[in-house]
Amino acid sequence: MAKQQFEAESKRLLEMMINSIYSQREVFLRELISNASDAIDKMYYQALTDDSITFNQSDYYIKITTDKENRQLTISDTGIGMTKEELESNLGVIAKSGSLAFKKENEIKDGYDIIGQFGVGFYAAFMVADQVTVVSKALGSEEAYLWQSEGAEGFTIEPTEKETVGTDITLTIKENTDEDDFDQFLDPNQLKTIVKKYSDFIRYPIKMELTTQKPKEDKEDEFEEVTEEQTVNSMVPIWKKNKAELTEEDYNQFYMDKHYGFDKPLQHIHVSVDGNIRYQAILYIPETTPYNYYSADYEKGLELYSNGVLIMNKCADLLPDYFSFVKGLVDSEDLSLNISREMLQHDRQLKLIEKNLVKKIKTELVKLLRSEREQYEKFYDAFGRQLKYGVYSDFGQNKETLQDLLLFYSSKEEKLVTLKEYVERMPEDQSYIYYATGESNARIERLPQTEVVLDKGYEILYFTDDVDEFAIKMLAEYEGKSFKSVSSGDLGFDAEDSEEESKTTDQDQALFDEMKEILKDKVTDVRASKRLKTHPVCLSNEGEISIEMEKVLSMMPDNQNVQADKILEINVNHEIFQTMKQAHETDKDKVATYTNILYNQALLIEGLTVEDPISFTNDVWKVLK
Ligand SMILES: Nc1ncnc2c1ncn2[C@@H]1O[C@H](COP(=O)(O)OP(=O)(O)OP(=O)(O)O)[C@@H](O)[C@H]1O
Repeated sequence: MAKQQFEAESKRLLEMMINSIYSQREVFLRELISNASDAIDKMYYQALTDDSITFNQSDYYIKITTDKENRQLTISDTGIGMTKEELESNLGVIAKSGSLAFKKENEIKDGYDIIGQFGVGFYAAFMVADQVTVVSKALGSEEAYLWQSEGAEGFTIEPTEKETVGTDITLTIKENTDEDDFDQFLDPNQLKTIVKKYSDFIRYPIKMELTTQKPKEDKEDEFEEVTEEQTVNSMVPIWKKNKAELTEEDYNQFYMDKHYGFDKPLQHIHVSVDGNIRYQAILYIPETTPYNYYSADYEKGLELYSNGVLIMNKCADLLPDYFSFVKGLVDSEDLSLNISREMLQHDRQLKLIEKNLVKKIKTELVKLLRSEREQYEKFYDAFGRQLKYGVYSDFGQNKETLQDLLLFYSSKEEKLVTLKEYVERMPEDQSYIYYATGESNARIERLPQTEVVLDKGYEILYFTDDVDEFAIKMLAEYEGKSFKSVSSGDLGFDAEDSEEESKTTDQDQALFDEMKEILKDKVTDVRASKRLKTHPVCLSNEGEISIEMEKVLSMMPDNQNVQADKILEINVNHEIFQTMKQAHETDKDKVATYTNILYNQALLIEGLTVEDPISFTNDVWKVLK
């Protein structure tokens, strides 16, 4: 049976294609410039194999001109040009890529950056133009041809005049509509911005006539408008340069030019990988926290280039959340792009690159921590919280990567220390890594709960960030040592001295029972403290949820009223307790007042809010009378 060909309504197909592939209209310029660059590349390649052609770098460029009055935008190149047949087949058959065919014919693998592969980019011009004309003269040809189309209705080709080899593509830009501003594509400054955005690293000069204000030659303080030809693209990407050729200043300048931040970068990382997937990357660790960093507005990601052409402004898949502060770009010639060049066909390649980048960033941070502690602390001050979120999130699967990057303030060293440094100097009899939580270092220092641990000569890490305790709970242990809060019910050592002193009698126990009765389920128990030395009272807790965690959780929008199991600990050697003991038999009211005051004081010491401030102050007045 004879096979029938599918028929397609090419008119409709073209319209559908043009309007569905690209999410941004401005990329039409990227596509036309990429074609021009490919055409020059082909010329260069031809010169390598044909002695009769000399490739003089300065003769090869792309030029953009505008004619506002006639609404025309022209992109000219001095590339290889197209014959009549090539105009017909390359611009007359959708999805036919002359560039891909050229690459295959000439077995071009590495080293040449030919961009075209799908055979559709050219038609993007119809997103902004009512009419497109192409005047082209091919290398080795005497004639030139004019190809013309209004999009849907097909195209015409006729002979024309053109002096030099190359191609001029002229777009008659659409009229503005209520929703769309097409005039921007006739404004040289706007066009320059689009070139800088997508095509800054095209290897050949992209020239434009631009008007700028310049001081007059004879009168320095007077300005005049000067129109001159400028090369608007940077051409050689800094990441393709040899590292040895680049100075710190070059990297810093690039960071500024790219508007990665207003600060100076703390560190740069320049990677060039020639493995399974080839890529270059320049990454920066900023010095200061962006103003919206810890908010939902902040968008992480690296710029993604394919052969020097921008594909994505913020490719989030290249960075895990815990390193979301890293800025920079990745350029790879091996990406399998989808037809719009806005996405990749599969993300395996990105995953591979991400994995390598994470390793690189971590190595660089460890190096900074070891050799430039002050700089690292600056970094940690800006982004340490994010690392701790990283330990906690994703069910702790990144804790191994991150644990050695953490720093906490130490009671002993009175500065930030790593977990490794803490564990290395732990006395032999110490089994746990102790920590205390609070709003600030000053506040933690005065916590009654720290006294007995400090007396033992043990170091305490101060947790002042909301996320600290959550992260540590996820970490569970470091080098075989578990973490313990100084407020936890069991401190993990016998406080020998206080053991004897905190012995309780039956009479004491009866008083504790009564206090528990007064406080009801505000506390799970009232007992004699083994940790208090000078203070009369404190709260400790049992169970998974600590008092600090309760505080953090209560501030969350979906607060489910999670409560820590609180224990009111009483210093039985304190004179207040003696007073209460005396009142126990005779003055129930006094016991109730004292119990409530002590409980509320313990809340305040912990930085918790007093549930009923009025009755608390009434109680205090009662005692002051
Ligand atoms: N300025 C030009 N000079 C010479 N040939 C050109 C020019 N512009 C387009 N072509 C030819 O037309 C073909 C089709 O161009 P088009 O932009 O549609 O696709 P492409 O560049 O091959 O692929 P992609 O869709 O990936 O950009 C090109 O492959 C090339 O052979």
